[in-house]
Amino acid sequence: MKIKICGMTRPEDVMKSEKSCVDLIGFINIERSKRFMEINEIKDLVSNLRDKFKAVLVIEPENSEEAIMKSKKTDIKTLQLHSLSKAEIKYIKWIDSYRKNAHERDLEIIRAVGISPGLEGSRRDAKMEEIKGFAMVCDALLFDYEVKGKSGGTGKQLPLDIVTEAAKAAKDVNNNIKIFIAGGMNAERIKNNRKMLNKVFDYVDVNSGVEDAPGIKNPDKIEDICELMVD
Ligand SMILES: O=C(O)c1ccccc1N[C@@H]1O[C@H](COP(=O)(O)O)[C@@H](O)[C@H]1O
Repeated sequence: MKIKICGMTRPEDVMKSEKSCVDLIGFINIERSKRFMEINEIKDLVSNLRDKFKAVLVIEPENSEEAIMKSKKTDIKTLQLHSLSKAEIKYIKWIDSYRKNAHERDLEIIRAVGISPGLEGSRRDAKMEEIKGFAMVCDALLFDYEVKGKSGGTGKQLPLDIVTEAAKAAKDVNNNIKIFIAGGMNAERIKNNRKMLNKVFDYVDVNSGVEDAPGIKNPDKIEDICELMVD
């Protein structure tokens, strides 16, 4: 299992994460977020990375064009989308396929999917169908706790049974899809469920679980997570 740390606002946290075990580093350009950074600020922060491919741009665009434009402006090729339909994501992939050349890497799309913890019956079935639809067009799915139709940065944890069911539904239709578990992930939760998490998920996505305050990462908490990743 790999690790993504999200919600970077300071160069020192970016550098610390890259020096540690962190595989992907997220920058949030969503206005409702307490970790919101402007596009030009994100570009500056990414310049602290030796491996620019570790950067993930977290956005909630109005349409495909906005997503493509923000990727171009930041030069970040991995997009974590908190909006857009299956058709709009397919369109981004289609446009990208015409821009390929030897020096460009394809856009990687991670679709964030919010899940309400209490979903049962037909609402649960409908969520699994939505997940299968996204799994057919995306490179990765990120499952996070949903509150009032929105997900991200809540610090709340999803029950492992529903998120495991969601991961299986996605892999059923696309065996190559990468699955991220997000929502209040921290060292304690990883330690207590390591074996199971390793089996089901490709990435664990950590945000408020390594913070002293929104956007202020704590290097010791990052180290605690990294220690759990080795052995
Ligand atoms: O972190 C935010 O403020 C945020 C706001 C809007 C969309 C996405 C956001 N962050 C993403 O949410 C996950 C989970 O956060 P947490 O661990 O529950 O605090 C985070 O990793 C980001 O991918």
